[in-house]
Amino acid sequence: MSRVYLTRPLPETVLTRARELFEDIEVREETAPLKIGQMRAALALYDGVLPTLGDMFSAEVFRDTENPRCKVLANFGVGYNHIDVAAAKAAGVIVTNTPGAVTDATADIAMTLILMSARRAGEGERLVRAGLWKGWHPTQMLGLHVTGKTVGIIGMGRIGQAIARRCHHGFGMDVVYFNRSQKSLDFPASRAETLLDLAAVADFVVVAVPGGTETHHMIGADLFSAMKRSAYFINIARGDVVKEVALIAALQVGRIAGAGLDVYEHEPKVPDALRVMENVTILPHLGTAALEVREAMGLMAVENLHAALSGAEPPNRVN
Ligand SMILES: NC(=O)C1=CN([C@@H]2O[C@H](COP(=O)(O)OP(=O)(O)OC[C@H]3O[C@@H](n4cnc5c(N)ncnc54)[C@H](O)[C@@H]3O)[C@@H](O)[C@H]2O)C=CC1
Ligand SMILES: O=C(O)C(=O)CO
Repeated sequence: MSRVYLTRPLPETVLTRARELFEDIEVREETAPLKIGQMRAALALYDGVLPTLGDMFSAEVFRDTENPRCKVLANFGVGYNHIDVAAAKAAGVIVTNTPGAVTDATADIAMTLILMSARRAGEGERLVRAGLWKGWHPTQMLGLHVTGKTVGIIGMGRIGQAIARRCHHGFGMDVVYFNRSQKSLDFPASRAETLLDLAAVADFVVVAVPGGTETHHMIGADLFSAMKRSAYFINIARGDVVKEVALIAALQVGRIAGAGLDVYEHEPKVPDALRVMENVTILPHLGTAALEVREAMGLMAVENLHAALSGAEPPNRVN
C-alpha cells in the first residue's frame, strides 16, 4: 500500500481524488515551505510526495539519502526550478510537473499586469481609496494606450504564446519574441536575434522563461538600458531570472516607465524600494490563483503520483 504526503492544504476535489487513489494519505496543514529536515523526512517516510514551489529540494536534501523510500516528487506547478532534478534522478526519484493546466490563468495575470501598469490602475485605485480624487479632467493620470503597441516576449513557450495570442487578437499588438529556438506559431510574430534587439523595440517586455541555473539573472542592467524609456517591464516567470537590484535602479532613475511583477527574487520578500514606487504594480504570485486552475493542477499532480507509484510512466515526467 502506497503512503503519500501532500505538503499543503489542497482544494477538496483534489483531496477526494487522492483518497480514491491512495489509502494512506497525510495532508500537511501548514502553508509555509518545508524545512530541510521535513524534506528529508518526507523522502524517508513516504512513497510519493506532492511538493510545491518554495519546497527547496536541493542536492543537499538528497545528499546522504541513499535509496529513499520516496519514488516520486509530483510537483504542484509547472515550474520546478526549486527541485534539483539531477540529484533527484541520481537518488532514484522521479519528478513530474503540471504543464498546460497553468497556461491561460498565468497569461491572464500577465495581461492584468500589462494593463494595470500602462493604465496606472493601482495608482488610481490608491488615489480613490485615500479619498484624494478630485474628479475627472482631460489630463488626469494619463497612461500609455495599449492597443496597437509592440509586446516583446522572452520565452515563447506555452505561457509566452498564450500571452502573445491575447496581445495580438485582443489588442492588435505586434509580437516580437526571444527564445532558444525558432517557434512555429499560429499568429504573426518576429523572432529577435538577441535580448537587446527585443528590448529596443518593445513597449512591453514580458518574461516567460522557466527559472533555474540557465536563466538565473539573464535579465539585468543592459536589458533595461536597451529598453525604450516609455516601456514597461513585466515578469510572471520567476523572480531570480531578473537581477532585482538592476530593475530597481532602472526604475529609480526613470530609465523605464514602470514594471508589473508577479514574482520576486527572494519571494515572499518584496523590497521596500519596489513597494513605494507608484509606477510598479506588485502582485503576490497570483498567476494560477483561481480555484478551477488549482484543481486542475492538483488533479494532474495526483495522476502523476498514481502512475509513478503503479509502475507506469507518469504523464508529466521531467527527469
Ligand atoms: N507567476 C506564476 O504564477 C506562474 C509562473 N510560471 C512560470 O512560467 C514558466 C514558463 O512556463 P511554460 O510556458 O509552461 O514553460 P514552457 O517550457 O512551455 O516555456 C518556456 C519557454 O522558454 C524558452 N526558454 C527556456 N530557456 C530559455 C533561455 N535561456 N533563453 C530563451 N528562451 C528560453 C523555452 O524554449 C520555452 O519556449 C514556468 O517555468 C514557471 O516558472 C508558470 C506558471 C505560473
Ligand atoms: O506553476 C507554477 O510554476 C507556479 O508558479 C504556480 O502555479
